[in-house]
Amino acid sequence: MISIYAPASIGNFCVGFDSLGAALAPIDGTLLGDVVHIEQAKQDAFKCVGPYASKLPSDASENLSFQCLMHFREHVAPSMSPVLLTLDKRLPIGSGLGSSACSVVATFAALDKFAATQLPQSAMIELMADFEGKVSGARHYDNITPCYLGGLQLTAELVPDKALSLPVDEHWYYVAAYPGFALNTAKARGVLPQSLTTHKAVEFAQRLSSFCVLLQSGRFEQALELMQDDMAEPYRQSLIPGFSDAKVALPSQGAKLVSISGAGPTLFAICQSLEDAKQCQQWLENNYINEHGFSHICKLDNLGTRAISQGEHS
Ligand SMILES: Nc1ncnc2c1ncn2[C@@H]1O[C@H](COP(=O)(O)OP(=O)(O)O)[C@@H](O)[C@H]1O
Ligand SMILES: N[C@@H](CCOP(=O)(O)O)C(=O)O
Repeated sequence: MISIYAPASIGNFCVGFDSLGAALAPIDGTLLGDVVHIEQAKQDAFKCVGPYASKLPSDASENLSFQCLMHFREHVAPSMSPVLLTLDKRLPIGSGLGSSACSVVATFAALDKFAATQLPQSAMIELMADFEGKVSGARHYDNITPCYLGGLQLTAELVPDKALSLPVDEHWYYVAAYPGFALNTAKARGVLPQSLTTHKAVEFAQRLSSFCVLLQSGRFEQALELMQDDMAEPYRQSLIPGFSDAKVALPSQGAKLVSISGAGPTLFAICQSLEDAKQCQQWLENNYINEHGFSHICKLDNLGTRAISQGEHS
């Protein structure tokens, strides 16, 4: 049996709407992401298990992982032997942690490995983005490529090879807090303005390009100072009860930046020490998260999607 793990990700990464994304690795070793198992079977079969399986449609044909299997069987590897594909759905749906991307990436990576198709990286990313686009309301790569490749990725159709990896300050901690309710990505895209003024478009380009160059040249403090989201946060914050309060309160707990992860409702804070990260996490546990939520102190997951052994997840 092959088991593939795909990590959660922060879409937009504050300054890069639809264009920047980062994969997350909780520092306590928790596997924050989906796992797909694939093994030979008498005929193709699909199972969805795990803590969030019951939140997905019970009809397999509506599950992205099953749809990926059908597509792969029909268009990529018709002669692949029959498989049992099991999705261990470990990420909440509509969380802002790239949940749908996780399932799609883990599934295609598992199928590619099982069938030994060795599709080129850019073909894999295209395939993955097609399926992520089906549910999120638009085709965007900012969960797909960090989830697949790891790290922080500048990513888009026009980016060479679809993704360019960026360095981050090794001292940064990312506190990710899922408040415990769902926010549909397509709905959160629906509240965004359909067009931008020239001034706003130019400012977005200036901010994102400066941010990337500053990271590339190791000027991390200045990069952090530029982190501001004028594209989505002002329109989405009213969809996320408690976000505005957290944005005001967390800097006094040590956060250098507070923003929405993906389309929300997960919030992420960047801290420069573990002590600050722990203080922010405590505040979020007390004030932002309900009984269905959770929080993690993370570093970036630089490995991305990978094979894991049986004992590696519980
Ligand atoms: N394996 C899957 N993982 C996540 N969502 C799935 C999956 N299969 C189907 N879906 C559907 O896709 C939609 C994903 O919602 P979305 O808000 O885009 O989630 P997220 O932002 O967490 O990726 C939901 O309607 C969900 O039922
Ligand atoms: N760039 C997208 C990211 C959506 O991420 P998700 O984790 O909420 O699916 C957007 O901001 O809409």
